[in-house]
Amino acid sequence: MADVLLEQDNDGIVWFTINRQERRNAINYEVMDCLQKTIQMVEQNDDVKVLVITGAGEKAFCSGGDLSSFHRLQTKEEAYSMLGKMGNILYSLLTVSKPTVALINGTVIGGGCELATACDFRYAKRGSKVGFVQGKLAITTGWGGSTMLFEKMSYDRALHVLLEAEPVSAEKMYEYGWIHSLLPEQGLKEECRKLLSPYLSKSVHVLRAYKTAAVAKWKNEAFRARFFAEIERCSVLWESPEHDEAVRAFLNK
Ligand SMILES: CC[C@@H](C(=O)O)C(=O)SCCNC(=O)CCNC(=O)[C@H](O)C(C)(C)COP(=O)(O)OP(=O)(O)OC[C@H]1O[C@@H](n2cnc3c(N)ncnc32)[C@H](O)[C@@H]1OP(=O)(O)O
Repeated sequence: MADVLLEQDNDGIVWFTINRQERRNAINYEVMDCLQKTIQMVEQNDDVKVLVITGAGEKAFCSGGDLSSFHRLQTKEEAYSMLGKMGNILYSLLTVSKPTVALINGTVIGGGCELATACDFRYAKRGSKVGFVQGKLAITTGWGGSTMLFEKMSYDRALHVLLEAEPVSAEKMYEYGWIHSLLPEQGLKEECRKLLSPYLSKSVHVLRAYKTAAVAKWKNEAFRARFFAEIERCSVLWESPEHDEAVRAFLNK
């Protein structure tokens, strides 16, 4: 079974579905590579108006990086090669010139929250759990997630969710402004389509022009330096014994 499912609708939506339910849609290198190619395609293809990222099944949107494979990365250099790769992909997602949506169909944890933060809009199934839990693994966000969070949420709320590092409800994250729409459990895709229909009725050139204006503030060296400094700091923490122990405990539970 493919790790990613890709569909394109006639109305201009591309649906990117992480298809690793048995790992709660954790991100491995194959998912990263598919996401990178999809973002390039969305950027170039004028038939595409909106990119929607979601997870297969009903349990999880994404549980972050695949700890069973990334736990092999021991040194900060090894960690940086993986974190920097995904950081570059999320930077392209953040700045792609079409609107993007994270359709949160269940639990979203760790790097899954970073993936969702890189999108323009977050629509979530009511009752989903949202956890920037990296602190409990003795690391920080390592894919540019906190740098993006500080841009997209109020300073004190962003700092609070990162420092607390506990899963909270989608309803709480709606109150915090991170989630834009809470959706019923049934018919998630149709509800998402309804929310997008005003955008889909506009010309792709209008969508591209507004999105280009919106992300101009992030297309500069100062922002990129902050973004990749976060990844560097996470790489240093990655090689600590505390992180190693926390991941071992999760994998051996
Ligand atoms: C690497 C980048 C870094 C970042 O920059 O943020 C990260 O993303 S660090 C990773 C952070 N993610 C986590 O810590 C998530 C860990 N997972 C969980 O807490 C839970 O699995 C869940 C997501 C809350 C779901 O709980 P539940 O529904 O009870 O399922 P299980 O726990 O039984 O999981 C089922 C199955 O899936 C495996 N799994 C889950 N998450 C991951 C993961 N991130 N990587 C690898 N494997 C994962 C889990 O081990 C179970 O496997 P089996 O026991 O073999 O069935």
